[in-house]
Amino acid sequence: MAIESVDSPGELVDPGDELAVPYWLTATAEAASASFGRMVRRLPGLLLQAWRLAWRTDRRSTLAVAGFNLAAGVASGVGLVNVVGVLDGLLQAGPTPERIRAAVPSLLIMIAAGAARTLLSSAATAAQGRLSPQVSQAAELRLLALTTRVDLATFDDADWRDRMQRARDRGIDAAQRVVDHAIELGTNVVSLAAAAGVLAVLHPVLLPLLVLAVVPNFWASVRSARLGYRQQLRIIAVLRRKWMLSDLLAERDQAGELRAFTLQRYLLAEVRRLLDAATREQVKVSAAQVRTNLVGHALGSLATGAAYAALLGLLLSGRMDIAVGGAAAYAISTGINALTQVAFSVNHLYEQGLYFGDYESFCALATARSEPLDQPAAPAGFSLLSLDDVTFTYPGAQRPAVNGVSLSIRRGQTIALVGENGSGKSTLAKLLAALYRPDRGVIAWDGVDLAGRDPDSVRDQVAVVMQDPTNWPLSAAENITTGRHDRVTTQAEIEAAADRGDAHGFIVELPRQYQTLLSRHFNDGAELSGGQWQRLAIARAFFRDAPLLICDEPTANLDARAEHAVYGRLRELAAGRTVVLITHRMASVREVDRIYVLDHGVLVEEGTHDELFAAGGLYAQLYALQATAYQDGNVPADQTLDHGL
Ligand SMILES: Nc1ncnc2c1ncn2[C@@H]1O[C@H](COP(=O)(O)OP(=O)(O)OP(=O)(O)O)[C@@H](O)[C@H]1O
Repeated sequence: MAIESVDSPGELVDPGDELAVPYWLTATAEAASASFGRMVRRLPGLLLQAWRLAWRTDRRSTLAVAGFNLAAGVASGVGLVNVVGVLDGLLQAGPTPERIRAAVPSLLIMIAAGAARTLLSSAATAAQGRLSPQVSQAAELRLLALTTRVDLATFDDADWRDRMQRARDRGIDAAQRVVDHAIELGTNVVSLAAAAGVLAVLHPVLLPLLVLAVVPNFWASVRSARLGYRQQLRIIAVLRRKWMLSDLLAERDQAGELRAFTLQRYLLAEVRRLLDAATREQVKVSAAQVRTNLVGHALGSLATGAAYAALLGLLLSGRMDIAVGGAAAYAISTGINALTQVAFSVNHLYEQGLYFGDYESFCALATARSEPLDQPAAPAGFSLLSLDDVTFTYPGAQRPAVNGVSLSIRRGQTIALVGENGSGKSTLAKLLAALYRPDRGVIAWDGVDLAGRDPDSVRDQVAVVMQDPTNWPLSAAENITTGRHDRVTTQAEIEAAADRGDAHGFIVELPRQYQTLLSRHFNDGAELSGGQWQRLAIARAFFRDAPLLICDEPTANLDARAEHAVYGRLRELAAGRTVVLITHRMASVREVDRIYVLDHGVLVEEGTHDELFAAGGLYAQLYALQATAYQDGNVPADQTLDHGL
């Protein structure tokens, strides 16, 4: 069974294709299958990145981690060197008390070095405990700050959204892990250097033996991590789809419709199918990881055995002193341990580095798509708002949603955008609100092209009632004051805005009136009806008090009385302001100064109601259709045109 693609509705996805690497991950997939040499070559860059990340976040803790770990490594080396002294003392000829006395100084140094190492390691861990969460916090804040700076059109780009999801899911965590594994690697390299240094001093052949013992384990852990990473790449598309469907099954907002359409079984089957695909892939990779680890450990054990056999050979042939041999055995075991840890750290660092690379490349992309910060402000208000040949196409869309629209609106005018579903009204409204930038054409305020102006300075002068306003899980008062969150306000002003949006009446009936939390997710929260939410959105727009008010179907959910009240207040507000109204209720547009009719993104008619009605074009047809429905009594009084069509 084929189902509709989430990112591009209308396009059917073959379920069999879901484990294919999506095109936007091919570069990352290439990185995941990088050669061993390439991985090692990438290390210095990663270490530098980790250092910079840590340094930018908290210099003191970074220095503390580095300093304490280095000192702990030195202490470990001192301890190892003194093993020779201890064994030398104990194994020399003579009576036991004397042998013990000879060993005591080295033993004391060894104990002191061990204690120092423990203390220094603890201090390093404590400093790391301070540093790590801060790195993660800084990474998350950076990502969110960049995300909020990109323009709205970027959010319509499925590729961008996917990359953002990856960066949020794994990248933020990876920032902290890159630093943690870099520290781990540094710590293990210092321990290894101490062991290797001691071995090199004891006998030149011991060092290559040590390396030989660890290489197979190193190979196995690197390969296993890479298998895991590639698996992630393959199943991310499936998991995203599964998360979305699970939300639909578990969220309250959809719970009603889900039951009304008895969709539970259908969606559950789809979730099961996606989970099956993901699980199959996970099981396959996990088996491959086990095989790889097994081979690696078997080879590692053989190599370790060879190292000890060589050591025994040196002792038996008399080419190495017994005390030195004992110390070497101890140093080899410490070295193998340290080198194995180094292998894991390199491996983890490389793996997390790939995720972190996704994060960094997403941040770079978000920076490139950010709205510029240094543009001059838009003029303060306008007498004439003009559009000339304005065209806008959504990312990935085949044809423009708004195509070559030219019109002029004078300050104080109320205009209406009319047209069938999908004709481009909301898109044009968003262009007017500076939420989208035209691909072609000019939107100007008194002749000043807004393209080169700071979009926030335009938005600051626009109040929008969206088609689907956000139901902010805040108090009723805050739901209004978010319209101008930085304005110092009084309760009277909030109530005045609520009153104009026809919201005051129901707010005072809420359990805690204006302080009632509007979300059922909280214990003392309340839920509103669709129409009540819409009235709040209108109140919010009134509170914003901006020269340009854009209302995208502001009364779609309102009852007849509320609708009448809101339009009355909109007319009041229009004095000195400009109002752009989108509605399917033809009766509401009769009164406006000018009506613009859109069809497939193109402006096909414009004029007053009387002019357009007389012209007998699309507007007249739509109007007549709705009027007939009312006259026949077929359609309830609040029926919208699109229902009539
Ligand atoms: N975010 C988006 N990404 C891609 N295409 C979109 C997006 N939003 C709208 N479209 C498409 O752009 C076209 C115009 O949509 P728009 O929402 O502007 O129409 P509308 O006239 O406001 O419709 P309605 O009366 O149903 O609200 C439609 O074909 C729609 O599918």
